[in-house]
Amino acid sequence: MNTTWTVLFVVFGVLVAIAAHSLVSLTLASRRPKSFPPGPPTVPILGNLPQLPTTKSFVKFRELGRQYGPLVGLKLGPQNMVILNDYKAVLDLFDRRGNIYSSRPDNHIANDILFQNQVHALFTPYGDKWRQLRRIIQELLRTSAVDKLVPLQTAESTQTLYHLLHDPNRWYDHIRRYSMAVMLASIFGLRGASFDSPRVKTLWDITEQNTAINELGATPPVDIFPFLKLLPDFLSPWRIWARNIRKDYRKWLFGLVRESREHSARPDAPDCFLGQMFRGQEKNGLDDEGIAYVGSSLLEAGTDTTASTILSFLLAMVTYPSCLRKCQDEVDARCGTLRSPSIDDLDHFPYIRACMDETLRWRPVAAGGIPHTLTQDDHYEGYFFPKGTMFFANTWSIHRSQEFARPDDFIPERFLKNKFGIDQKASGDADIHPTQDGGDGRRIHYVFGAGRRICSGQRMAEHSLMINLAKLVWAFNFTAPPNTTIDTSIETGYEGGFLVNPKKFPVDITPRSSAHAEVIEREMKDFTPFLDTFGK
Ligand code: HEM
Repeated sequence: MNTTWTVLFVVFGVLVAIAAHSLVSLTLASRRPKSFPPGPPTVPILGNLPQLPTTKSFVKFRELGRQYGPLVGLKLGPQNMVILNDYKAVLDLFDRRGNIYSSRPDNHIANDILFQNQVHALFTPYGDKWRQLRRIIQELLRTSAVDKLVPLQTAESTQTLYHLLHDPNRWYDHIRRYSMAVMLASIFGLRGASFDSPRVKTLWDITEQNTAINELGATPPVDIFPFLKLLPDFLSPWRIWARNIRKDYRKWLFGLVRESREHSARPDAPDCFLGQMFRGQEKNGLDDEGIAYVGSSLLEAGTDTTASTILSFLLAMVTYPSCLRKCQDEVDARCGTLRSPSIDDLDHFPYIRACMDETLRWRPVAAGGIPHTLTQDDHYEGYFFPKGTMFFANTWSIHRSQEFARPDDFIPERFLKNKFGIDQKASGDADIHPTQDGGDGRRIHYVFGAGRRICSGQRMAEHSLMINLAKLVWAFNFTAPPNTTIDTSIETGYEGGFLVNPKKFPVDITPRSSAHAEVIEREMKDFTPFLDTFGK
């Protein structure tokens, strides 16, 4: 054998050895670790990946919970994953051991392409950068600041009634406009007057793109098999997709910041989160780009979530007309036909509040939860979780536990009569949600997550929900058109994705009387000068 052949032979041998070693390592790593929670059998290299659906995986996780118990251990290739199907484990781990259960999983697409340099609060791993962002966001969303947004939420909700009165067929867009407009105005000080305004439309497109690329299965599992990151662009269309989203996103975001700064020079311009962050730059330590991204991450966090919940409420009202009637009795007793409900009325609406809680329980928008990652090895109830294990608090299962009779039905009364009962607490207390738990640390629901990463915008979201729910039922009847069926199923009646949204369903929306219509016209007129301060 000459020297060339010997070299080729050795190189070939080394490559085969590396490949064999990688295969053996990947195969071993795809097995469930010792003392890990039970789950379905794994297959070599892929672990449980072939058994998991690419959309609405929370439904499958619930099934697995019934089979294996409240804690289900899964393997996504070498990645350890645990599904928490009951509140007790979430309370014990996310809430009580928050110092080690509060990071986020590696997310190459979000953290290395879309939002480089840890600028997005939702995706940033636990650490100093996240603490800095969280501090700034908590300051922006502190109780006194959020309460100052109520007039804006009330005015935009009135705008929605006005849109529904004049153009009921586009109800789906009007509701989505509401949440976008409130976020645009509070963060950037800018108006989103109609769903077709370029500002609102572009925003939905961008949000939808971001949601789509973050959906499980939309891109190859690059975080699970990091060698996929090394493939060239022509074999990685997902990378080009992500880069294009980043390009469009930055163009849109910095355009919005420019507009916001120009608008804020007007003498009557309202204050906004962006302005507050720019003024506090010395203290908050963010550069201009960092401030822009805090703005956009809040916008994304608050838009789809709020709109989807209001849409689910309407779906419930159409499907359960007796609940709608009870809501209407409640608002009528206090407001009559001379005015629509205002913030001061909300504490007198325990039934509507129960409907809000039941909507959040029945159709939680982040139904599978947002993953938390463990930052050091831990033991719990005889199980061992290695550092880096990813945890999902499966809200879908938690909200369907034995505590809730007939969990698939919409029954607001359960929030009046159970241990979270709000009827007695709702008598004149200024706080919209007087209690966060039923006495043992258990949260009313897990739709806002838990632990140190819990949603920062809960109070703002609940204000939006209560104001809209009360005004909508006061103003309109929502009925299923004759001979139609309403699909409330989470599997067929809802869009999948990172967040779930009801699909457009058949509904007739009619004002309850001419007196109600007149009030909407009048109140819209009253709010117009205020709304105009945010521009056109
Ligand atoms: C119905 C409306 C909303 C729902 C259901 C919702 C739900 C959630 C959930 C499930 C999380 C993840 C929690 C976890 O990891 O345990 C989250 C995080 C977050 N939410 Fe919300 N949210 C809503 C509205 C809002 C609004 C209006 C804002 C802002 C004004 C907001 C700001 C945030 C932020 C900044 C985070 C990131 C927290 C972090 O990772 O540190 N959310 N939200």
